[in-house]
Amino acid sequence: MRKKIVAGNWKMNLDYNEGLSLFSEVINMVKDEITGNQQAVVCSPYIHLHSLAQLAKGYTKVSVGAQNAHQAESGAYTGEISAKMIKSVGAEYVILGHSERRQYFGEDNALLAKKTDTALKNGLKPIFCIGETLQEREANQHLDIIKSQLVEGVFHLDEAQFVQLVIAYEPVWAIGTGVTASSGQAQEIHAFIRKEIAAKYGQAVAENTTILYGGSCNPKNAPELFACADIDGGLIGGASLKSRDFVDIVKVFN
Ligand SMILES: O=C(CO)COP(=O)(O)O
Repeated sequence: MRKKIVAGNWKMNLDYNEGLSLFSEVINMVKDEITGNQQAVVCSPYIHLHSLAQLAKGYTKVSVGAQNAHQAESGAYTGEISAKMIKSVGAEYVILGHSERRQYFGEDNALLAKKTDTALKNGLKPIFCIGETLQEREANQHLDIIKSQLVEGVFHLDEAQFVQLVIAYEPVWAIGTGVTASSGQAQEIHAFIRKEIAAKYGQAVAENTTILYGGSCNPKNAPELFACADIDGGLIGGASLKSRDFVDIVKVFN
């Protein structure tokens, strides 16, 4: 049975104290309300990570992650943060390949392949994001795009490495727009992703890979999305900034 995960991506929001308050609320709600085996992951800005990891100690259903990591182990890269640093403060996950990183920071599949290698080497679990733009969907290129993101970004990994990954399908047109993919659209792509994983790594690996949906996911639409056979949870932006909404989405798997 593959792991069900609901991950919050705070993006560039919340100062230090705001982040700590929100996380404390999340922990308390998860402790009291989560009855299943699902995992809540909070991916915060770097400045919060150490404190959040300390607060999460002893709460096995809550983990902490970063939103990016550099591809190099260390060195003269002013302003950057390495995977080893992230690991050293107690984070377990790192989002890689988010469409905002691809769009605004020029991250391409080749760079993301390197970032994935470095993250894995340092014991972080990448939440690897893929997804097409509206233009690509309208041109009926979405399956090709998603396949190339997988092939060029993560299919160089061996099986032992690949099983550390979580995949997140985030159609760019659904991120922060209020327009979510229909459950049918999302399920179609998730099934496609799982089929590609099966073709590369075999059925057993594919069956055990957690594939998240992201893009305008909220407590209202999450139940229908998460009921789909190949959707194993969500990567949540806006709704993860409200403790009640985020935990209500985590609770879908109760
Ligand atoms: O980008 C996302 C999560 O990584 C999704 O953001 P929204 O939930 O705000 O659409």
